[in-house]
Amino acid sequence: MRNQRILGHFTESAELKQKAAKVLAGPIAAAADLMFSVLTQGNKILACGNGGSAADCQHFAAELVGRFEQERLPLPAMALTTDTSILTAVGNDYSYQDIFAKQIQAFGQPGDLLLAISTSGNSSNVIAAIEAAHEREMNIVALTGKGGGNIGAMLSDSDVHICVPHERTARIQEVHLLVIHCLCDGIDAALFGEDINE
Ligand SMILES: O=C(CO)[C@@H](O)[C@H](O)[C@H](O)[C@H](O)COP(=O)(O)O
Ligand SMILES: [Zn+2]
Repeated sequence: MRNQRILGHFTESAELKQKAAKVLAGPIAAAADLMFSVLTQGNKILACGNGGSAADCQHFAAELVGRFEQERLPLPAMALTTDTSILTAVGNDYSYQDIFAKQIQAFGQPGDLLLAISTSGNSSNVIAAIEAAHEREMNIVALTGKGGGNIGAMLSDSDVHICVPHERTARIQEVHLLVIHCLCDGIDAALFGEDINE
């Protein structure tokens, strides 16, 4: 019985990844191209999300600042989820909704990119971050699921939306991590001059 539950998780995750590969390959390639051009123009990537998505932001920033699979120069990416003094001060003095938006107002520059991660597409602090990034004339790559929620509806044509076709948070997060590794690989491939359209 317990093993059946475990097998169920593996099967559902594997089947979703196969299905998502078909619908997400185009938007992932577009996001990797956008990130490459942002980084090579001297701009940076800021990332925000809650819970497991906060961990994804940190994972992504670590792979850009450190490395993914190949040795290269450090790339400027920062998770907005890690400074507990900023998070508690803004959460306490303003509201939890403002914890990422304030940091975007502080650090975001036109031409920078916000990686916004929300499985529901409805987290209000991620929505506020996207609004702040739009005001700052930043690019946006949004990782969502469940049809994209309110975030899907507020993105502009120049933003990239990677929406996992599933309703279950855990499954969506598992695909988000795979997307993040595809983005790291796409950026590295472009930096090393490989033909990423092959
Ligand atoms: O990892 C999980 C569930 O798998 C949780 O920590 C989850 O990330 C949190 O409930 C988040 O607050 C959900 O926010 P969101 O993905 O809907 O924006
Ligand atoms: Zn989780």
